[in-house]
Amino acid sequence: MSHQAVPQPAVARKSKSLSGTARVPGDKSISHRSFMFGGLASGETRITGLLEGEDVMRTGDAMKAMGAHIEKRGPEWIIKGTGNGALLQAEAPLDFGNAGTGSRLTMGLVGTYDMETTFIGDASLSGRPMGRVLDPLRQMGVQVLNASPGDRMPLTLRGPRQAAPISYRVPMASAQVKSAVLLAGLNTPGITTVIEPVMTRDHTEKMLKGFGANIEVQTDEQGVRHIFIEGQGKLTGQVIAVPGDPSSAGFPLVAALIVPGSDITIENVLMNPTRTGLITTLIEMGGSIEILNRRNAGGEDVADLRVRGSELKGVKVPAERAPSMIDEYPVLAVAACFAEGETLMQGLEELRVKESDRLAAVARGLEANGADCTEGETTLSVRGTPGGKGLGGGTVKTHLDHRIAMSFLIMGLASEKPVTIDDQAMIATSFPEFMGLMADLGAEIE
Ligand SMILES: O=C(O)C1=C[C@@H](OP(=O)(O)O)[C@@H](O)[C@H](O)C1
Ligand SMILES: C=C(OP(=O)(O)O)C(=O)O
Repeated sequence: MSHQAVPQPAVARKSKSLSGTARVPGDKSISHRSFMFGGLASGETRITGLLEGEDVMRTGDAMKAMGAHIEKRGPEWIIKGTGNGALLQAEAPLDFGNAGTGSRLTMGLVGTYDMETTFIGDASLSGRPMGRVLDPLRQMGVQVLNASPGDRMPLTLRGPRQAAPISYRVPMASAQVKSAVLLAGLNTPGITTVIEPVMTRDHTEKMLKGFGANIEVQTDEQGVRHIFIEGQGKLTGQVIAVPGDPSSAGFPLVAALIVPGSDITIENVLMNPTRTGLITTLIEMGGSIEILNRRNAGGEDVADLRVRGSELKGVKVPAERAPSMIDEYPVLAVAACFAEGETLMQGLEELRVKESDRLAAVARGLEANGADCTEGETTLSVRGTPGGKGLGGGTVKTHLDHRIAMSFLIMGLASEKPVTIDDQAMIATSFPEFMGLMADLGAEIE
C-alpha cells in the first residue's frame, strides 16, 4: 500500500517577517465531492481550482474505476459521469491512501449498489474507525465482508438488490457520516433522512442540490437539522470553481500572526460559516485578520484575508465551535504557544480519530519543543510564550498526519530554535504546494 517510502524530515527556522500574496489550493472537501458527484452525474462536469492533492486524486481514480471518464485539459478537469445508479463494479480494490473523506463518502456512494467493492488504504487510514459509516449502511441492507477487527479497512461491501431507506440520527459531529448516508440515499428508493443535531460542513447538501438532487433541509426549534434526500433521481453535470481551502489557509495565516512584522494576503479563501471557526478564534485572540473583498462565487462565500504579525492572547475556545474548525486545532495550538496566557480548547473528542490521534500528537510535539501544555481526555490547554523564547529544538513525530507536519513547521518559523518534523511526505495529501508557497512568503523551511 501507499506511503511506505523512506521518511523525509524537514526543518523550519526562525524567519524574518513574512510578506506577499498567496493563493492556497482548492478546498479538499469540495474537491472530493466534485469528482464524486461529477463522476456520478449524467453529462459533463467541468471543474477549475480543484485541489490536486493525493487524497483527491485517489477519489478521482476510484470514480474512474467505477466507470466515470475524468481528464484534465489545461486548467480544467472534465468529467463524464455514469448517471445516478449506473456506477460499475470496480475490478480491483479501491485504494484511498490516507483519505478518510474519500473512503467514507465512497462507502456511502457505492454501498447500496448490488455489487462488491473493496476498500484499502495506508497504515493511518487502516487504523481509523469505519463503523460510524458501516452501521447506517448495514441498516440499509449493505453487508460488510472481511472487515478488519473493529470495523476497519481493508473491508469489502456487498450491496443488496434494493436498499432500504432509513432515518438516521448522526451520533457524533461528522460531515463524513452525514454525507455517507446521504450518498447511500441517492441509490435507494424513497426518502432517506439524516438527522444532524450538531451542524457540520454542509458541502454535500449544497452541492447535491446544485447537481439537481431532490434534497431538502429543515431546522427544528432545537436547531437540529433534518435532511431529506429522494433516491434514484437524475443528477446533471455542473460547472464548478473550487474556492481556496480555509484549512490550508490556516497555515500561512498562523505563520503571519506569529512571525513579528509579517503582512501577507491570502486570496480567494472559502468563508462558508461551517468552516471559519479558526478565523473567529484567532480574531478573538487579538490577531489582525482583515476580511476583504467578500463575494459570492458559485454559491459559496469567499474573501481575501490580510494578516499581520500580532500580539496574541489566550482564549477559551468553546466546544460548540469544534465542528467549524475541526482540522485546524493543531495549528491553533501552535498559535497558542506564542500567545500571552492560556488557551483552552474543548470538545476535541473527534481529534482522536483523525489521520493520527491528533490530540496526543499535538501535545507530544509541543512538549518536544518546550511548550507548556496539558492534554485532557477531550481538551488541550496551552500556556504561551510570547516571542517564542525557549521554544523549538525538538523533533516531532507526524504519524502519517499532514496537519501535524505542517503545523509544527509553522511553529519553527517563530521559535527560538528550529523545529524538525520526522516526515514531510504526507503534506502532499492536502497541500502539495505548501513548501513553495511558504518559501515565497519568506519562510525558512528545508
Ligand atoms: O466531510 C468532509 O469533507 C470532512 C469532514 C471532517 O471529518 P469528520 O466528518 O470525520 O469530522 C474533516 O475532518 C475532514 O477533513 C473533511
Ligand atoms: C481529517 C482530515 O481528512 P480525512 O478525514 O479526509 O482524512 C484532514 O484533512 O484533516
